Amino acid sequence: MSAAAGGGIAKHVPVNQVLREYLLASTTPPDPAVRALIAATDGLGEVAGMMVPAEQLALLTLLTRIAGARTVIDIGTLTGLSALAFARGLPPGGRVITCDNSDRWLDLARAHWQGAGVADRIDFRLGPAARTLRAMAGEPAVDLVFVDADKLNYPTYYDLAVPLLRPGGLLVLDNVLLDGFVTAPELAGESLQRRCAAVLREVNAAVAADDRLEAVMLPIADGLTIARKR
Ligand SMILES: C[S@@+](CC[C@H](N)C(=O)[O-])C[C@H]1O[C@@H](n2cnc3c(N)ncnc32)[C@H](O)[C@@H]1O
Repeated sequence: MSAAAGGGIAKHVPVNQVLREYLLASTTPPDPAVRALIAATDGLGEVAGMMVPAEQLALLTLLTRIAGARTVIDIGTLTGLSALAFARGLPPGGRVITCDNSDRWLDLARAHWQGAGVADRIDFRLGPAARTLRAMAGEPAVDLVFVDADKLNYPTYYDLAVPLLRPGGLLVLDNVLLDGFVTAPELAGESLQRRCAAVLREVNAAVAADDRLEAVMLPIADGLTIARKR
């Protein structure tokens, strides 16, 4: 978007490691259970690159509380960090339905959910996320859907998630900047990354133009869109 269309000049502070540490130090610290799961995930090596970063975890818990969410769908469980962040923000009786097409890290996730005292609020569903979402079509409306799985299927997750939300419910999409390549997918080095960036670009445009939603994209970590269903 041009400066004229956006109203004024771009105001942005690039976040380097020092500034990120300052951001984290200026955010309510993660509780011991979240810290322990972050450390355990870090210890897994390369897979840790996929985990939701701490500043986003704090935001997910806050959004859950602000929205008064009782039912959350978490698409992409990995080691269970986002599920734990949502569970932390739920009132008693609330639930997180978290899904993944792999249960490789489920024991690790469950051990930490139990340690945090929230395992009874988290319902893990194994299988393709689209199948899990389709199976929820007849269930009571959902308060928040978080999309953080395979990027090529974001259009499907977006299509399936919006009808599941109650009015006032939130659709939260992660990695919407795709390492910055959304503005020029052709510049991404790898073919999969180029395809993902092109898909994210289409989803971002669709969300912004969707009359059912009011959306804001935040440049936090790899970009997070928060959209409220009207
Ligand atoms: C970025 S990670 C999720 C990170 C997680 N939300 C967290 O809190 O750290 C993406 C996850 O999506 C899962 N995934 C990939 N394709 C999927 C699909 N088609 N259906 C369900 N899960 C999928 C992967 O197995 C992986 O665990």
